[in-house]
Amino acid sequence: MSTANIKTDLIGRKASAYAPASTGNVSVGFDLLGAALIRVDQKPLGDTVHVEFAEQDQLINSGEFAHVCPPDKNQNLAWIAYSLFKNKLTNPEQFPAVKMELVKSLPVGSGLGSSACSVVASLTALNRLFDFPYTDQELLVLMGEVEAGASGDLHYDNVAPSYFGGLQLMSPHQDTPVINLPNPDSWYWVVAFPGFSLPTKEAREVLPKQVDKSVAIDNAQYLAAFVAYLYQGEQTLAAKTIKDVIAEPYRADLIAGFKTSKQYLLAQDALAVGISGAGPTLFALTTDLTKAQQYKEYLEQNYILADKGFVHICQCATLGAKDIQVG
Ligand SMILES: Nc1ncnc2c1ncn2[C@@H]1O[C@H](COP(=O)(O)OP(=O)(O)O)[C@@H](O)[C@H]1O
Ligand SMILES: N[C@@H](CCOP(=O)(O)O)C(=O)O
Repeated sequence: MSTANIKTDLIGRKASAYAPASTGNVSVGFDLLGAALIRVDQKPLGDTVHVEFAEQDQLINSGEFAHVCPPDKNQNLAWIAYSLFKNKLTNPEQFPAVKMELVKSLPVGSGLGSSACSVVASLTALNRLFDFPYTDQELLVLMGEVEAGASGDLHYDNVAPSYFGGLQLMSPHQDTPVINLPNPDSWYWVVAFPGFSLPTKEAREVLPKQVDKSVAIDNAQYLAAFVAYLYQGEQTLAAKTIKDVIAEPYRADLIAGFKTSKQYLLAQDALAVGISGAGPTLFALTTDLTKAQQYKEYLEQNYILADKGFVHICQCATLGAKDIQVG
């Protein structure tokens, strides 16, 4: 069959993917640790992408946060991901154009891995549409590349959990790039987005280029102890070991109300309170659902500064985009 006929036959084929929000760093593993999130009320917290082979390329933005997406499709990370995906194929000429719909449900610059959500959902949907030309590992590398374009640096702590689900630690070995840590399933993550944006790029620029030896030692100790406690099944101790010595000292002042809320929540027995990703979302951990609801009410009244702000009670999602089927 000719290439033209193959292309015509493909028109109308569809695929979709949903990528969950994620919290990067989890305070204790700057750029190395991230968790996929699922709301306890089971409502979506992430982006969905629908793709279809079509006569002409097209990107449609829909959803609650469509208005914050760049109007030019070539500036939209979902479309940038598609361009990279197609350019790296060995046989791009054999495929028709693509119509893509991005259902943008996460605010941009939120600290909930919004850019990663769009990238992961689009690349996962495209891999399904094109019949899996890329392995998980190749896809992860593409995701990292697009995410780095948005944030200024290569970091996998949002794309990896959003794609694989769970609590993912980045491995130094390229052939096994992620380690799926035991899911701290007793934890409730209360995540509060105040309604204003803090671009990741900006929040990275305030960080020092180098750290003192004592900071490097503290960071290694907290992260190593955290991981060890998780493997020992000591989830409460692991949560109490969460401390950010790398980014929070420099970012806390960029986020109105963060320090006051953190102090209050710790006094109310939160196991840990930190900045989700680069902020401004705050997360608080507890194993007690009643307390999680109390923290939610407090944050709704004291941390939310704008209309589009929200507070959700979440858990670490077992599944990521790779295994979540849409529709
Ligand atoms: N589909 C998209 N989703 C999120 N951000 C996007 C998208 N397309 C382009 N962008 C741009 O990428 C940047 C992402 O900002 P960033 O602070 O990294 O977001 P987040 O922390 O929420 O992931 C913003 O400048 C935003 O305008
Ligand atoms: N490790 C990154 C995480 C950024 O997460 P985001 O959700 O704010 O994009 C960092 O801390 O810069």
